[in-house]
Amino acid sequence: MVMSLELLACAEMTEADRRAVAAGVSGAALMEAAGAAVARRARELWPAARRILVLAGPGANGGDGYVAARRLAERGLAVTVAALVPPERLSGDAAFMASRWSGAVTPIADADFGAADVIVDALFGAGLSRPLEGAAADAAERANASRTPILAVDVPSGLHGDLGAPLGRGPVVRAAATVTFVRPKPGHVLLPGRTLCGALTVADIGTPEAVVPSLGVATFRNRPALWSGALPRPATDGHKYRRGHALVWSGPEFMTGAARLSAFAAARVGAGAVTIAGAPAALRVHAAHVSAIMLAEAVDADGLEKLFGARRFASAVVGPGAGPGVEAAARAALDGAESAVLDADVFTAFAGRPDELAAAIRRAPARPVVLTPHEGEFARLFPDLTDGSKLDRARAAASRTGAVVALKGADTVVAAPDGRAAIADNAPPTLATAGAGDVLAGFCAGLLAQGMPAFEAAAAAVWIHGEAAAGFGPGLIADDLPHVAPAVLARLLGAPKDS
Ligand SMILES: NC(=O)C1=CN([C@@H]2O[C@H](COP(=O)(O)OP(=O)(O)OC[C@H]3O[C@@H](n4cnc5c(N)ncnc54)[C@H](O)[C@@H]3O)[C@@H](O)[C@H]2O)[C@@H](O)CC1
Ligand SMILES: [K+]
Repeated sequence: MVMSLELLACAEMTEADRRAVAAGVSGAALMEAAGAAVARRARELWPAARRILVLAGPGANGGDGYVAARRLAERGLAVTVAALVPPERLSGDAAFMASRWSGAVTPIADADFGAADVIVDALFGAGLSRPLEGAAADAAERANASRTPILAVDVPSGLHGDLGAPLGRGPVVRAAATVTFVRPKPGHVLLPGRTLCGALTVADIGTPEAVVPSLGVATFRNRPALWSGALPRPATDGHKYRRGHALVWSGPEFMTGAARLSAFAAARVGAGAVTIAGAPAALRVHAAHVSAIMLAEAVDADGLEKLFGARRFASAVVGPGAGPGVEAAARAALDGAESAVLDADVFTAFAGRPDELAAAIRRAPARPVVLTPHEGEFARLFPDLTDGSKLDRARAAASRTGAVVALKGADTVVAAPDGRAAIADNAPPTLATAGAGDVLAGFCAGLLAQGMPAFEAAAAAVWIHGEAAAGFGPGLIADDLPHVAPAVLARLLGAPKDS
């Protein structure tokens, strides 16, 4: 099984296959290995299954299906191929693999979906060119309705590997498990694709080792290996201000919770010092709740500018529970802090004016900026960025603003202006709770304050956020997240917490 960070877009996967063939591996050998991996997985998952129905499509995905059929029949299983097109209409390697299948082939319309113990879905691969319709759509719907476990080859048919969703309104197979090849595709990780795939495994099919690194892939799963090298490690001779001073802008007195969540989060991921800045009435509320966190008066953006003028802030958070004056405060932070995280109310303030926000960000291009919108805020800020996958939209927003964009959700995408992107798959459903976004903004700011580059800081913050929630389990409220973050960090840094 392959464990790796890269996610291959469909065009990159086609290129990987082409380069493998150019390097001397035959297409038939790749297909044989792919089909064999599917057969192995079917036997591993359902050792007691006796009757297998293989749904074979018109292209190479169908070819993999014919290989799997032969391999399973060789093991004594009763295998029927239900063909979307007659085998004589196949071409290339798929035609060759169909010619090596000597068992039963039935037109797909006549297949008995209920009579199988396992269905192998080899109708279409990740690079679908149009929605499933006609006999293919019927087959997908009958397979789903049969309640027989389905093992998908490459992707559940109908799912587009780049989008993580069907093209148009076509149906999609719901798989219990999916075997893909070489590397996962974005659609295996983005939602709803991740759910439709069931348990995903990635098979090595003999593509030479050098091929994937030669492709210049820029899309990754959000895993520690992507950013742990840039994770701040406290130095023995460290000084609190060398670990970075983070500032959090507070809203008015009845909205202070959000700023405190961000502040605690920044402190718990290791910022050397954290200051909450706001109006006196708000600071009095904060004073009743904090000890290690410092408080500084800044009635408005002018006050904030004075603070930035008086001392160095390695990062600033503006947006959580910010209330009135948030646009001016965001502009002050972009000008005055060494890095900034903009969240929540900032996106409402700049709704439909992304170019003005971009201009403010680009005034100091060397300063790292992270934007952390959820889908609703993203739609308000970028009303014209509606096309493509979540990955495409986050990338477009990053390139347009010059900021790292963390487009939040159960499949948070972090995208950098240079084109790199990471998709998270570790957030449990309990993370959808009030205030969790404020904590995420604080984690980002805390890591930025310690000098972590913006893309890595945002990706790490998202991953730590997911792990903290998963580790806490049921009953999670946002206040818990900063408290469990140190255990996650201890694991990442390889130091047992009690040593
Ligand atoms: N060398 C390679 O390229 C390898 C490819 N492999 C397999 O090949 C698959 C990709 O093969 P293909 O590119 O042939 O793709 P598919 O097997 O998905 O078939 C594409 C064909 O289906 C047609 N089509 C697309 N969408 C349709 C729709 N909605 N309704 C009806 N027809 C539709 C296309 O016009 C094309 O003729 C992968 O998923 C993987 O399973 C593996 O065998 C490993 C090696
Ligand atoms: K498939």
